[in-house]
Amino acid sequence: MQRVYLGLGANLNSPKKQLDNAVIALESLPNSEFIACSHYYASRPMGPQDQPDYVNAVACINTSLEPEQLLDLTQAIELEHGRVRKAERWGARTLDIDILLFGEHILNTERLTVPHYGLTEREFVVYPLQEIAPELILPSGASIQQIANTLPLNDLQQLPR
Ligand SMILES: CC1(C)Nc2nc(N)[nH]c(=O)c2N=C1O
Repeated sequence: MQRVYLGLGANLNSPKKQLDNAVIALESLPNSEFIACSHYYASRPMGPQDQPDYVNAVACINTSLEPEQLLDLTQAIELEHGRVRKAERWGARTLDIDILLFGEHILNTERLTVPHYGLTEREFVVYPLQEIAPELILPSGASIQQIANTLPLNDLQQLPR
């Protein structure tokens, strides 16, 4: 089994509900065990500002699925929640599920880049990840503690459960 961390994000159609539904779907993934989900965090959009604020979280599962099998399933969950893929790059979305980390794997395939390219610069990823995995060491050898300590906290708000 591999320990996988998934970034969840939504800024359309009741984003908190979208994340609730995503967690429910992740709890039923085959050959996987749901471990935890962080608090939800609200933040201004990174990138184009002409869209609503986002709600983000990081979830953790153990899985024996292969990376691309997991990607197929997370993309199916996004589509089930109305995600229209090929939407404008960095545009608003009903639900985004990003594979942030897949065990110690470093992958650069057509479909999958792991660790996720934005992992260490996005406060809406770093802080929820640190919340559920404070001792985490990334495949690069950097610790989530170090990354969080050097990342300026702009406007991230932890939402009540
Ligand atoms: C559009 C872009 C880059 N900006 C984001 N901005 C925030 N705050 N949260 C996201 O999940 C997010 N996702 C994206 O894909």
